[in-house]
This record gives sequence, structure tokens and C-alpha cells, in this order.
Amino acid sequence: MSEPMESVVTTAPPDVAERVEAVNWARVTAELDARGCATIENLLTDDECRSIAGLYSERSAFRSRVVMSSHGFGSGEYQYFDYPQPGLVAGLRTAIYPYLVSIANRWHESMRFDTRFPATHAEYLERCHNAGQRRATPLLLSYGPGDYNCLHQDLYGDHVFPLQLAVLLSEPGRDFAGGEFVMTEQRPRRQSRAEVVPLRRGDAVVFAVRHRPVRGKRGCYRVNLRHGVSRVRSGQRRALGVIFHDAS
Ligand SMILES: O=C(O)CCC(=O)C(=O)O
Ligand SMILES: [Fe+2]
Repeated sequence: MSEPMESVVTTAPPDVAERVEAVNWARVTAELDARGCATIENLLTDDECRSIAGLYSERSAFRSRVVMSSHGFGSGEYQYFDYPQPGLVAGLRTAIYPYLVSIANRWHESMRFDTRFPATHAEYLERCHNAGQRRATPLLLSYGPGDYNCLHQDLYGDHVFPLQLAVLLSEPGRDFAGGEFVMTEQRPRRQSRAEVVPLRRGDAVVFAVRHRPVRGKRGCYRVNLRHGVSRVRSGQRRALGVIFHDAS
């Protein structure tokens, strides 16, 4: 029992980078450009989902725990992983970043933001850390019956990488009901648009953290996005959040 857990905690499975490389990034990029979110099916195996979800009770793996109702964030709780990160989490962060950086840079150019992002996650983390954003942001969320996550944006300082992902670690229909991942998009002078993202266990959703560019008649404009989770009707739902900037 302890061996598979150990291997998840300390080292990334050797094929995580290959699995990330095998993702159809052209499709993911097209979906992100079209609507600000994209799913990746079967990013993690059932065993990996179980192992990561099971870490929730290992308090030493985390730097802090947040009870959402205490802050008006919703209901349920989450914990931020501490450095050193579990190998799988660190491995995903490192392997996925290079595929998102070109989208991030292109989006920033379209939205006329000055910041550009370096090619590797190590370089980007160095930038965050030098600016005082040194605390790890990947998190494990845990929801029970009646719990939900209010619409929000994961901003932790001036440095914001514009894309993040969440991986569902529980199986809808079996482990829980309800608890859909939701994204809303607020367009200037228009009503908001909601997107419900269907996920199965092991699937990831990649999505815009705060803004994305939309092409209009007179060039690109920026829209404002938020994400959250609808009420869990029954059962237990866990998810892994991977955010690329660190926190101050
Ligand atoms: O529970 C989820 O699916 C989403 C959690 C979330 O807000 C995040 O990963 O940033
Ligand atoms: Fe979030």
C-alpha cells in the first residue's frame, strides 16, 4: 500500500511528460481561443486520481488549509500543497506550462498587456519568487454533500499566468452527483455567458484565469472570466488545481 503512494509523492511517473506531449494541443489551443476553456480526457489514471485524492488527509503535504465558508468562498475546503510538491503535481506543472506559454503570450499581445512569459516553468517561477510570490499554489479541493465553490479568480499577487487547469479526481455518478465545473464570461456591455464543463475522473479542464481576448469588429477586446463549482448534490468530490504562478 505505501509503495505506490510514496512513488506518487516523491517522483513524477516517468510517462507524465509523454502523456502531456501526446495531448492534441492544436485542439486544446483552438478550444481555448474559441471559448476560454478546453478539456483533456484521461490526463490522470484512476490510480493516480486515488493516490492524489488520498493525500488530503496527509496534513504534512500542505502549507495551509482553507475552510471555504469562513471566507464566503462557498462551502467545502481545500489545502495548498507545500514545496516540495508531490512528484505528479510538480511533473504536470512543469510538463504542461510549455504548451500553454505560446497561447499566454499570444493572448497578452492581443489584449495589449505588456507582460510576456518565459519558455520554461522554472524561469517563470524564478520571476514569481524574485517578486516575493514564493508560496506554492497547486491545491487539493474536497467537497461533500451541499458544498460548492463560488465563482472566483485565482489571483495571488501581481504575477498572473493567464491559464490554469483543474483535474477531477472523483467519478461523477458514482462518487458524487452535481458538483459541475462552471465558468462564466463577462463581456463588456453584454450579459454574462456560462459554460458547464462535463468531466469524468482523470479529465482536466484548462481555462483562462482572469481574461481572454475575443476578436470583435474593431480588433480584439478582453473579456473577464470566473470559475467555480455548482452544488454537490450527494457524495464526495475531490479535485486537483494546478495554477502556474505562485502566491505572495
Ligand atoms: O473543484 C474544482 O473543480 C475547481 C477548483 C478550483 O477552483 C481551481 O482549481 O482553481
Ligand atoms: Fe479556482
